[in-house]
Amino acid sequence: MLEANGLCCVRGDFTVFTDLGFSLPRGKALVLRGPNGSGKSTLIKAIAGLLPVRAGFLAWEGEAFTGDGDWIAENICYLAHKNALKPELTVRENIAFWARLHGVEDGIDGAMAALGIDHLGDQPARYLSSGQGRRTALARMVCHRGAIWLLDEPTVGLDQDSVQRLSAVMTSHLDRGGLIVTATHIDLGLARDRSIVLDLGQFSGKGAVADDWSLSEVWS
Ligand SMILES: Nc1ncnc2c1ncn2[C@@H]1O[C@H](COP(=O)(O)OP(=O)(O)OP(=O)(O)O)[C@@H](O)[C@H]1O
Repeated sequence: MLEANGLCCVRGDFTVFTDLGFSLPRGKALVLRGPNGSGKSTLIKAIAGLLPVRAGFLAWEGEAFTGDGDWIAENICYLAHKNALKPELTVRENIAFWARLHGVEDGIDGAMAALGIDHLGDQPARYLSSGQGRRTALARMVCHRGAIWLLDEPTVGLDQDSVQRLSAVMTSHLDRGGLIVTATHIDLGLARDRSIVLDLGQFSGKGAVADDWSLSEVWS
C-alpha cells in the first residue's frame, strides 16, 4: 500500500498542490490527470524522492518514507520524460546494465519481446527512433524488481501497437502485486477495476483526493 496524507509540494515560490491524499493498494494504478502545469510530474518526483515535500507524508506498507537512497533504488522504478539511455551502448546493453543494477537479469529477453524490440538488440541507442528509444526505456523498466512503478507520460512517442504492449506490461506488473503511479494525457487501456483516477487539475493548490473514493474510504 502506497499512501499520501496532507501532501503539499512547492516549486520555487509556487504552491503546486496542498492537502493531497490517496491510498493505493498493490495491484492498482493511480492515473494522474490534469492540464499542463497541474502538478502531475511534481507528485511523481516527490514520490521518487527527487523533490522535498513541504507538508504531509508518504508511506509504504504503513511506514513513512525516509528518503533513504538504497530503499528508493530497490523499491521504486522511475521513468521520467527522458529515456536516460546510454547512447554508446546497444539496446541490449542498456537493458542489461539496468537489470544488473536492479536485480532481474534473467528477464532481459522477455522484456525486449514484450516491448517488440527483440530485433533491435545490437542497435546502439544513439541510432534509435524516438518511439524505439521509449520502448527500450520501458523494457528496461520491466527488469526492475521494485514494486512501485512511477511512469511520467510513458506513451510519449509510442505508436498504437506500443501503447497496447505498455498496457499489457503494466497489467502484468499489477498482477504480480506491484502498483503504478502514472501521468498521462491518453487512455492507457487499463481495465477500469485496475485503475484509480486522480485529477490534479480540479484540486491544484486546493487539495486533491482520488475521485472515486470517499475520504472515509481513503483513510479507513
Ligand atoms: N523548478 C521550478 N521552479 C518553479 N516552478 C516550477 C518548477 N518546475 C515546475 N514548476 C511549476 O510547477 C507546476 C507544476 O509543474 P508539473 O511539471 O508538475 O506539471 P504537470 O502537470 O506535470 O505538467 P505537464 O502536463 O505539462 O507535464 C507548474 O506550474 C510549473 O510551472
